This record gives sequence, structure tokens and C-alpha cells, in this order.
Amino acid sequence: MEYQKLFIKINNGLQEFHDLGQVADYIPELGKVNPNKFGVHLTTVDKQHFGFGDANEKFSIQSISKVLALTLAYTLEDENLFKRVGVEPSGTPFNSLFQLEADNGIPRNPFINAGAIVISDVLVSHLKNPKEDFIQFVQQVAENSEISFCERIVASEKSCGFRNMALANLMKSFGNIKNDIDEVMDFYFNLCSIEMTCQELSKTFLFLANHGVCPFTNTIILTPSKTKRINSIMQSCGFYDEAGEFSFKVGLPGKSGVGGGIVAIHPEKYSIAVWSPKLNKKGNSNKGIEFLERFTSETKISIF
Ligand SMILES: NC(=O)CC[C@H](N)C(=O)O
Repeated sequence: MEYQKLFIKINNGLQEFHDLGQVADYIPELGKVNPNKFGVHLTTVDKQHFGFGDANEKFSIQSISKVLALTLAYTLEDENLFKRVGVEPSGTPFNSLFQLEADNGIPRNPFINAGAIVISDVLVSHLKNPKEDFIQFVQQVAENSEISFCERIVASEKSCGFRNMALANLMKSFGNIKNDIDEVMDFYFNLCSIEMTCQELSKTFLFLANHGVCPFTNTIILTPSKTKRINSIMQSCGFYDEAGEFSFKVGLPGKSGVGGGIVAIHPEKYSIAVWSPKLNKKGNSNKGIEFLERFTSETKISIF
């Protein structure tokens, strides 16, 4: 399959797409990004690369990193992890508070903010030097020692992270945060600040298309069963209250971030990353979803 030609064809078709999305500006630093950036990169499990547009430019992967945090926490806690966080779609925005009270401080899934804050707490409990150990894990999965947190984004998020602090405090009141809130939230904001290019992102996530094994190094990141489960949580919860719509349109498990990135997995075939900073009302990349819908329609291949 010549994906390169297909990317060009879809991009040509998208010239007529009227992108009504808006760049996330509730985090001041994210509001400074050029809204017209657009990149795509696909890496196959047999290690072929296909890139397009701004595929080699770094951007803030934001909530996409929640998948990597879940991956590490799942290997450390096994099924015990799911006593403190569920695996059901929330049907609510990523930073919603109200469900959490009714659910006694147990977040619906690990990909909404509340769920990722619980995962952060788990990692803070297990890791000796949480931030350093976590970024080393990401570098290992990415096979790239340059991947890092972005201090500028961390500071920007901390300056306006009131809802996230509220989520953490509410969960602490229910006993579902074990460590000091400031330490957990410092970890969470760093987690959200990781930067990657589309190329780095698609390569990093390839283990999820390959039964948990990184094809470049043959390193086992997860067991096949845990890999299936993480893909399944991405399928049902990767896009907040738009998860059903993404599944309906694209037909692949995936995860979005408010930096405008999306990564989607076709098990046993490829991992694809798209970046377009303008978001729809649900906080997902508007053009990114459109691109992926056209991509799986053109290739006529999805998991369904
Ligand atoms: N959906 C997202 O990417 C949200 C992550 C963002 N850092 C936040 O906590 O609000």
C-alpha cells in the first residue's frame, strides 16, 4: 500500500474542508501554536514509515500521554489497578467533575483527567524518582532519549489548573489519592507536557499494534492480553464524549490530546499519528478526525 500517495490525495480533498475548530487557549501556552499546522505519520509493524506535512515538528501531546502512563501503571499493579479506576466510557467532557462525586471518587476510565490523576498517584507511589523514571520509560518505548517534558507547558498549566486541582481534591476526600496532592499534580502536569513529533508518536505507539512488543527493538512493553485491553479502553474511551462518534467514523482505537494530536492503532498493521491544532467542541482535533475518517474510508480497512 502506497500510503504516501493516499495522504496527498486526502490532503488535496481537505482543501475544501472548512475547519471551524479553535486552538485550545485555556492553557495559555497552547494558544500560541500556529493553528494551520498539519502533519501525519504512519509506521507499519514491519517498520515502514510514511510521513506528510509537518510530521517532524514537535507539539504538546497532552492527554495522549495518558496511554503511556496507563501502560506503566498496568504493568506495576496488574488487575488491582481497576479497583481505583473504571473502564467505562464517561460520556462527559475530559475535565468534568459531577460524575466523580456520584461515583465516590472512582473515575470512569483512565483517559479522562480524573482517571489520569489516579494513574499519576499510582506511579508516584511505585516509582523512586517518579518524573525521571517515567520519562525514561517513555524514552525506552519511543526508542528515543530526546523525548522530554516541556517546562513552559508545565508552568502554563499550573497557572490555570484549577479544575484539575478540584478533581484531585475531590478524589482525595474519597481516599482515592494516596500521596501528597501537590506531588501528584506536579507529576500529572509534567505527564501532559510531553512533546513529540507525529513520527515519534506513531513509532512510540507501535507496540500497541504489535501485541505489546516494540517491533524496532523486540522489547516486550506489555503482555498481549494487556495490550488488547488498553486498545479496547482507547476504543471506548479515547475521545471523551466523542468516543462513540470517533469509533463510528474511523473504526480504530485511538487517543486524542488538546494539543491537536491524535494517535490511532490498527492492530497487526500500523500506528498513525495526526496533528492539527484546531479542536472541535469536544476538545478533539477537528481536521485530524476528518483526515482519519477519510483515511479508513479510502483504505477500506478498519478493525470492523
Ligand atoms: N484532553 C486533554 O488533552 C487534557 C489535558 C490537559 N493537560 C488538561 O489537564 O486539561
